[in-house]
Amino acid sequence: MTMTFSTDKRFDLIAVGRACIDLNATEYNRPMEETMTFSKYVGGSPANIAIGSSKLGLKTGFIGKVSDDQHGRFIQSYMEKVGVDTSQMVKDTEGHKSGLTFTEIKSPKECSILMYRTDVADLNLRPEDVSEGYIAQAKILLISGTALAKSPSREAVFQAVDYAKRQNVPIAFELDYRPYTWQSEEETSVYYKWAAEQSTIVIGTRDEYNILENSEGNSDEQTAEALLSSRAELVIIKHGVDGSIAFEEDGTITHAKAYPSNVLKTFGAGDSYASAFLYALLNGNSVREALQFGGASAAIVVSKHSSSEAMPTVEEIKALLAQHEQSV
Ligand SMILES: Nc1ncnc2c1ncn2[C@@H]1O[C@H](COP(=O)(O)OP(=O)(O)O)[C@@H](O)[C@H]1O
Ligand SMILES: O=C(O)C[C@@H](O)[C@H](O)C(=O)COP(=O)(O)O
Repeated sequence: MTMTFSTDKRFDLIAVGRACIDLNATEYNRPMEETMTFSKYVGGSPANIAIGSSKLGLKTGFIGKVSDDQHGRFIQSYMEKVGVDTSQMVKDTEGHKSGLTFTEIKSPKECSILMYRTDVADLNLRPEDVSEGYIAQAKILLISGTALAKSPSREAVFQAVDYAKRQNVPIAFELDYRPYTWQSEEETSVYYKWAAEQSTIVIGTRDEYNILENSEGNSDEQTAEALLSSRAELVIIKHGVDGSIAFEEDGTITHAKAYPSNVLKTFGAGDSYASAFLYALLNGNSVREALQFGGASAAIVVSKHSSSEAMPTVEEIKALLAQHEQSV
């Protein structure tokens, strides 16, 4: 299937949630304890998705809160530079700081992230920071699971979802599970189920759906069936190097392989995948083509050092897909 979206909107995609700082180890194959140097990038899953979408040519906006300091200014100016509208990005006036994520590259397959997220600015986004008029201008509202971890950001997302539903703006939910700011998996499950029930498109890894279900026993088919019986029309379940699967409302199931890549690190795959997948859907491509776009984008980003800065252009993705077609 192809999904249809409004044609008379100012923005293709508006993302709500965290825009933070990634500090990526510049020393490879080394544990964090021994890593002395890092490079700074904008990070945070919804910010990465907005940046990736903008680089692909989508008209993109962002709703979030950053610190009123050098880091907040860096985040805002970088996002503006790549074309993301930051008119709804507010500065924290209570001294909360933007979150930091340190990445560790022990080997191309053994990567981890270490997040400093105590009382961060993004989780202090308030319902009154969210504008219904702004959300009304989007073809898709993207929400990310981590923004539901704490109040008042949780209520700000409730508000954004309520506005999107009132304005008939479809919601895409990236599960984006980061254990750091949640109290327990049970708590996460409550909010993830709620968000999934409001969403037209749900994207997550198998592990993230296990958190949503508070159970490890379900198959992909069972997970998709449960979600598709509420508002969801499209459920994407990602399986790392084993690719991803799309389940549609009409029963169509589409499998997509991951593309071979000269992997430097594993993080950044999910966000680049989501931005390219949504780009392709918004441009009228089929679900199969969107899966291919997402997979190709992820294959490019895992071969590079960052998540946000490494987001590819349409030409780079098409070149990878063409190369792959020739080699099969
Ligand atoms: N090592 C890899 N090489 C090539 N593609 C990858 C690799 N890891 C992930 N991908 C691609 O990125 C997609 C999302 O990755 P996944 O690891 O499932 O999500 P997340 O990064 O959110 O945990 C996969 O479906 C696959 O297409
Ligand atoms: O989401 C974060 O706050 C950290 C990201 O910025 C970081 O680049 C990362 O881990 C991305 O990984 P992904 O979710 O697998 O795309």
